[in-house]
Amino acid sequence: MRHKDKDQLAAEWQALLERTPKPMRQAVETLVESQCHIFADRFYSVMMEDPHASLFLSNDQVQQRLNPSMRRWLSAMFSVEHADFEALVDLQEKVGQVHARIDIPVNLVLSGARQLKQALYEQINASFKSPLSPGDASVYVSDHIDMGMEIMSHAYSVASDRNARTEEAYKLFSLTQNIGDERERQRSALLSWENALMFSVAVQQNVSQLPKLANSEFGLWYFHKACHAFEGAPEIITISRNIHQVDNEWLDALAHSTTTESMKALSNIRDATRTILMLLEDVLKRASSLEAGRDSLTRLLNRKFLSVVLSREIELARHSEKCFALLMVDIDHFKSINDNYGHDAGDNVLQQVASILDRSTRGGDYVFRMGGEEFLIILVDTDQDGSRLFAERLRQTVAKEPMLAAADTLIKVTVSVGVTMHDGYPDYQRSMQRADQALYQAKRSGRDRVVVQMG
Ligand SMILES: Nc1nc2c(ncn2[C@@H]2O[C@H](COP(=O)(O)OP(=O)(O)OP(=O)(O)O)[C@@H](O)[C@H]2O)c(=O)[nH]1
Repeated sequence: MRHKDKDQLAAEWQALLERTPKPMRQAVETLVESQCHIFADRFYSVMMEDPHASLFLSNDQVQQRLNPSMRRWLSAMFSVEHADFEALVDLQEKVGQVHARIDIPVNLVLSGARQLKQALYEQINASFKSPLSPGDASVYVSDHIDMGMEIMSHAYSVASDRNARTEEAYKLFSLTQNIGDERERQRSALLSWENALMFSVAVQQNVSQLPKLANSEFGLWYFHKACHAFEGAPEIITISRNIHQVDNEWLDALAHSTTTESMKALSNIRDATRTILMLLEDVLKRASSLEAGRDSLTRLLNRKFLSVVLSREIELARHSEKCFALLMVDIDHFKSINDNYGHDAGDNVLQQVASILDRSTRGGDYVFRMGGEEFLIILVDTDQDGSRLFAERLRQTVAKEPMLAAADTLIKVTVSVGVTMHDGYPDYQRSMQRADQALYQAKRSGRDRVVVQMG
C-alpha cells in the first residue's frame, strides 16, 4: 500500500481542526499555555526512565535545548488565533527530519506522545467544566497530536530511507577509495608504531609512555574508518581482538614483567602486528576502485557522504570519552585570485590548499571540499586546545607556503578558519552552524585567522 503523502495528511488535519469548535480549541490553548512546562517535564522524565531514550537524552545540552523546544512545539500545536497551518505542517516535517538525523527510534517518539496525551487528558478532566466536554476535548487533543505524529513519521521514514541508502553507498566508497595509497600509509603507520616500541625496549625506556596501538595513527584510522568500511568482514573481528590483546595484555606484560616474560610479550606483539597486516591485506584486496564521492579537482571528499560521516562520528563520540572538532576553512579573497590571474590559477591554488589540508591531517580525520573555496575538516580524537592548535598551525602553513598560480607566478594565499567542538548534541547541523558562525567571525575580524566558537 502506498503511504499518504504530506499534502493528503495536511488536508485531513485541516478538516479535523475545522470541525472542532473554536471555544474548545481556545480552552485547550489556554490550558497548554499555562501548563506546558509541566507537560514538557513529564515528557522528559518518563523518557529518561527508558534506558534506550536516556542514551539520547543524557547530555545536559540536550536537555537544556529539548525541553524549551518541546514547549515551543506544544505552543505551536495548540495555538488558535495565530496558527499558520502550513508552518505547523512544516514544523512536524522538520521535527521528523531531525529525529531521522539523530536516529532516534520511532517507537520512543510515539511513547513520548502517549505520555503527553495522558498528561493532557488528566488536566482536561480536572479543569474542563460544562459546557466544555472533557471527553470531546480529549478526542480533539488525541486526534490533533496523532496528525502531527503522522506527518512527523512520514518525514522520518523518507529521511531515514535516504540516510540508509547514503550509508550503504558510503560503505562501498570508503571501502575502495585510494586503496593503494591507504594500504601503504597504514602499513607504514603500524610498522612505525612497532619500531618505536622496539626502540624504547632496546634503550630500556618506559613503554607505558608510548601511545597504545588503538590510539596510534594506525589505530585511529582503523577504528574510525576501516572498521566501518569493512563491517561484517570476518577479518575485522580478529584484527580488533589482536589490537585489544596488544594494548591490554602484552604491553602491560612488557612494562611489568621479568625479562623472559617481556621477551615473550614482545614476540607476541610482533606476531600480532604481522597478523593484522596480513588480514588487512586480505580485506583490501577484495576491494575495487569506486570514485563517486570524491571531488574531481582536489581529490578530497565531496559533501555526498558528509551526513554519514558526521552521524557515525557522533555515534562513536557517544560511546567514548574522546570528541571531535569541526573546522570550516575558507580561502581569503579567492575571487580576486581568479580575477587577477585567471580561473586556472584559481584551480591550481585550490589544489595546493587541498593538498596542505590533506597532508596536515591524520589517518582518522576527514577533509571535505564543501564547494567553491570552502573546506571542512573533521578532526577526530581531539579537544578544544588540540583543535585550536591544529587550526593555527594549518593557517600558518598555508600562509608560509608560496602558491604556484601559474608556471612563473608565485602568490601568497591565506585562509580563515572557524573551529568548534562537537558538544554531544545529536543533530550535527548545530555543530555545522557553529563552525560556520566561527568562520564568519574570522572573516569579519580581518581574515587570515582562527576563531573558536564553543557550544
Ligand atoms: N577557479 C575556481 N574558482 C572557483 C571555483 N569554485 C568557486 N570559485 C570562485 O570562488 C569565488 C569565491 O568568492 P567569494 O565567495 O566572493 O569569496 P572570496 O573572494 O574568497 O572572499 P572572502 O571569502 O570573503 O575572503 C567566486 O568567484 C567563485 O566563482 C573553482 O572550482 N575554481
